Amino acid sequence: MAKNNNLGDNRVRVDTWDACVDFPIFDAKTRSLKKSVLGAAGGVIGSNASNVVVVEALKDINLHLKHGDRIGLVGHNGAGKSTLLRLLSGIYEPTRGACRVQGRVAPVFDLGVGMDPEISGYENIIIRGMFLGMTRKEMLKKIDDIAEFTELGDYLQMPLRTYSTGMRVRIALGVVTSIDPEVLILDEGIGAVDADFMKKARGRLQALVERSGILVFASHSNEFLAQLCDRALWIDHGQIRMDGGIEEVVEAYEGPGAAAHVRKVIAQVKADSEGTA
Ligand SMILES: Nc1ncnc2c1ncn2[C@@H]1O[C@H](COP(=O)(O)OP(=O)(O)OP(=O)(O)O)[C@@H](O)[C@H]1O
Repeated sequence: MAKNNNLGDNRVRVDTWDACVDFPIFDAKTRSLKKSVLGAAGGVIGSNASNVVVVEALKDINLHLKHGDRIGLVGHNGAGKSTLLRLLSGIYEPTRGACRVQGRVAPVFDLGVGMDPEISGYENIIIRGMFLGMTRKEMLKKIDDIAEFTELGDYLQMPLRTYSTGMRVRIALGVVTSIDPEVLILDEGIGAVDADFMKKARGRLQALVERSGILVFASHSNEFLAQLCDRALWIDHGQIRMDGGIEEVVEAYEGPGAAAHVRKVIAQVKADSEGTA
C-alpha cells in the first residue's frame, strides 16, 4: 500500500531503546505518596532519588520502525500516547534510554500551531508549511492546489483573525495534507473537524499517509485508525502492552464489537482503493 516516495528507504527510521520519560512535579505533595500509584487513568506516579514526585509517563519503550510502517497508538487517557509522539518528534528527550529518528519529521499535534492571525490566509499557508519542514519554494508550488482545496476564494487575502474556526481548520488541513514528510507524527486532534469537510479531506489525508515514509498516529477513533494504519500499539500506563495488527490490538483493548467495526472499515478502505485503482 505504501508508495515509494523516492527516498532512500533505509534512511528513514525510528528507533527507541528502553526509552523513559519522567516529568518531575516539584510542587506536588509527597506526604501521601509513599509508593508508586497506579490509577485507572494517567501515568505512574512515583518519586525519584531526590524524593521529588515524578510522573513516569513512558517506561522502557522499545520501538523500531522502518519505511512503510503505519502505526496507530491506542490506550486510556494519560497512557502516554502524546508523550510518545512528542518523544519521537524530538520535543522531549528521554530521561533514560535512547531515541533516534532519521528522516524529516512533520509533527502534526495542533492544527492551529504556527499560524499568525495578523497575516493573510495565503501567507499563513506558506508559513505553516515551512513550520512543517517544507521550503518557501516548495510551498509556492503547492499554493494554488491548497487554495482550491480550502474553497476560501478571495478570503485568502484577508488576515486570518477575520476567519471562523472552521475556515482556519480548512487552511490547516490543506497545508498538512500537502506536505511530503518522511516521518509523519499525527495526534488525534486532526480528527476533530467538521464532518462534511473531513469527508473531502479524508482522501487527501490517506494520500499523505501513503507518500509518508513512516506514520505514527494516536487516536481514540478506531475508524480513523483503521483507515490510516495497519499496525497498532496498545500503550498502558506508559508501557507497550501489545504490538500487533490493528484488528487484533483493538479486540484486546476494546473487545470483539470494536474489532468487528475495524474489520468493516478495513474492507471498505480496500474496496474504495480497488475502485479507484
Ligand atoms: N507536561 C507534563 N507535566 C507533567 N505530567 C505530564 C505532562 N504531560 C503529560 N503528563 C503526564 O504523563 C502521562 C501521560 O500523558 P499523555 O498526554 O502522554 O497521555 P495520552 O495517552 O496522550 O492521554 P489522552 O488519551 O488523555 O490524550 C499522564 O499521567 C500525564 O498526566
